[in-house]
Amino acid sequence: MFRVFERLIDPFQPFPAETPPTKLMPYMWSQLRSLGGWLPLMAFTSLLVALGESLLFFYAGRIVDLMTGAGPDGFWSQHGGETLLVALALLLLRPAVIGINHLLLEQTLVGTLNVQSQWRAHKHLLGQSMSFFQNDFAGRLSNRVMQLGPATEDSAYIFLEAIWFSAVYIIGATLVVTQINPWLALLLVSWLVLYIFYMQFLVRRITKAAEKWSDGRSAVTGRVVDAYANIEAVKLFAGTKAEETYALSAFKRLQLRVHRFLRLATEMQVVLNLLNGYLMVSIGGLAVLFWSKGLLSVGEVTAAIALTMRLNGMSGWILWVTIRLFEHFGVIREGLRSIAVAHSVVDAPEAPALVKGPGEIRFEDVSHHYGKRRGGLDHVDLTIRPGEKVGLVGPSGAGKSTLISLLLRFRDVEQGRILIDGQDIGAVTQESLRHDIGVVSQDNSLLHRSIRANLLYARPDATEEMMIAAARQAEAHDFIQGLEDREGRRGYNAQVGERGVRLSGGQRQRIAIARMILKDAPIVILDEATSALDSEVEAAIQRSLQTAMEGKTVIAIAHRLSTLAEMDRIVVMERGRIVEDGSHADLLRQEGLYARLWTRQSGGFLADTAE
Ligand SMILES: Nc1ncnc2c1ncn2[C@@H]1O[C@H](COP(=O)(O)OP(=O)(O)OP(=O)(O)O)[C@@H](O)[C@H]1O
Repeated sequence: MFRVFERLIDPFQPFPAETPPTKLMPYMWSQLRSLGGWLPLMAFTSLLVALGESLLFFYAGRIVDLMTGAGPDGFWSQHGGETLLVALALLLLRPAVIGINHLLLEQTLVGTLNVQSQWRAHKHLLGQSMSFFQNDFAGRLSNRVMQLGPATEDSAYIFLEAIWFSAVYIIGATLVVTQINPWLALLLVSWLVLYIFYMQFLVRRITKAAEKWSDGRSAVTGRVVDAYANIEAVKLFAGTKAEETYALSAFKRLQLRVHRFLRLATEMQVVLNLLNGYLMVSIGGLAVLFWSKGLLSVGEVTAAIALTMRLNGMSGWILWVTIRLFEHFGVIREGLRSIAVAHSVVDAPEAPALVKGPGEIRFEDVSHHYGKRRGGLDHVDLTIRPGEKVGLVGPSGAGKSTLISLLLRFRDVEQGRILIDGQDIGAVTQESLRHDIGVVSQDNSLLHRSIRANLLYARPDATEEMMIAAARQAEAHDFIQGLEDREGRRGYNAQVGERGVRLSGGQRQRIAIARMILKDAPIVILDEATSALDSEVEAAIQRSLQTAMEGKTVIAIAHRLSTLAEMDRIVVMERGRIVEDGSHADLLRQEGLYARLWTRQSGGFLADTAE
């Protein structure tokens, strides 16, 4: 039974690959749309439930009147059939309608929207460019994706289960009371106006207070996490006391905000009960007065009083859910600020895959200033022949990483074009482009999975033999064999921990090298690929790298110029431009920047000459 309703909608169904709407209501609609014809059915069953609820009170009054009218002797004979029908409706029909309503609301609506909104947001974010992720915190992004699910689902639920239900119920109740006596209905409407007025006033203040409370909570979390994450620095600088003071000020602010919020909550209870007092006394009092004048029957008085009692109970609940609804709206709006952002690097429609070739790379008058007027790259022309090995050198900020990130199309060039084997990389699919480029960088964070999964990430169809051969070539096989994680998994099955924290920097680098070898792409980029290795391992890896790089086009960034000895050619960059280009010997002879850097190298490191 549950399964039928759970499977009505597939939250993972294909959806248009467009940027999510930035505005709240269009966004909600984009999510609700997938519910199709079930949505009106949900609204209809909620309507039936609400109408049924208001009719209950109407019937409570009617039965009292029937009883007083017919007396104990005549009641069953005159009204037995009707009473039986109502009893059956209460026993079977009402539970059935409420059951279907809740199956639709909980199993279908909530069950779908929660995961669907998270899944779609995640899918959209995965397609974002590198610069998008560099400009935001991974933690904040994932938080927003995760919070979007419950906020979207609960908003829709509250709307159908509470707001829509209450609106129908209150309209139904007003109609029932009008039927009893229009003056009573007028009192009910006057209460309703006051109630809505107060609700509007309160919601505005309480959502602001809740937002501040949540901000305060985030500030405390930020400070607490910062202390734990940098515990080494805290201990090293005897900073425990300073950390306490730093956190305490955030805790105190948080407490202040909690108090502000709770004041409003208490105020709400008092005002609400004053309003409800007015509702019960005015309607109950007037009903009794009319009864004493013979204008109302006992049954009608009973129905009117019972209705006000129910409204008394409901009004607090409606206020709270409305507040919750507005809080959710805040969460969704905030989430959409990060999530409803158009992709900045996109494949052209019908873009073909890059056709594998010998691996010639050509930069044609390429400029990229990160949307500013300077920095980055400035009019770079560079051709790297197939199979050529080029060392990229230059002081910090010269533009080396920018050149590489443009080649990988992590960003689109602002001017000029980049060609691989004569094909503009902006016109082919990003996936096929990156498929043809193997990269080992300085920061080789690994996925929180097993060693095997990390290696095969480069080439999912590789055999076990190929994987082990690559690991051997990267001098990684031996240490992998000795690995064991907390759950006792060993060797290639051992988990590496978040971002590979359970491995040393050198071990991570060797895994990254093995991954690059396994990928066997025609173009290889080494960005300080051996910086985390000790000299002995480095020498061994340099040798295996030589073999792995045979026949491939290579660009190697190095601060330690000694690691560039095997390169065919060295390109020197400074302030976004190529300033020298030639073999090691040529460049030394030119006595330019490279020669200066070479002479300045002490202990194998390049001094920072950017300033
Ligand atoms: N994301 C960015 N947004 C704005 N400017 C940037 C960004 N990344 C780099 N730059 C600027 O572009 C210039 C080149 O930086 P790049 O990182 O390419 O230099 P690099 O030669 O790789 O330096 P390093 O050797 O220190 O890694 C610098 O002036 C830098 O400030």
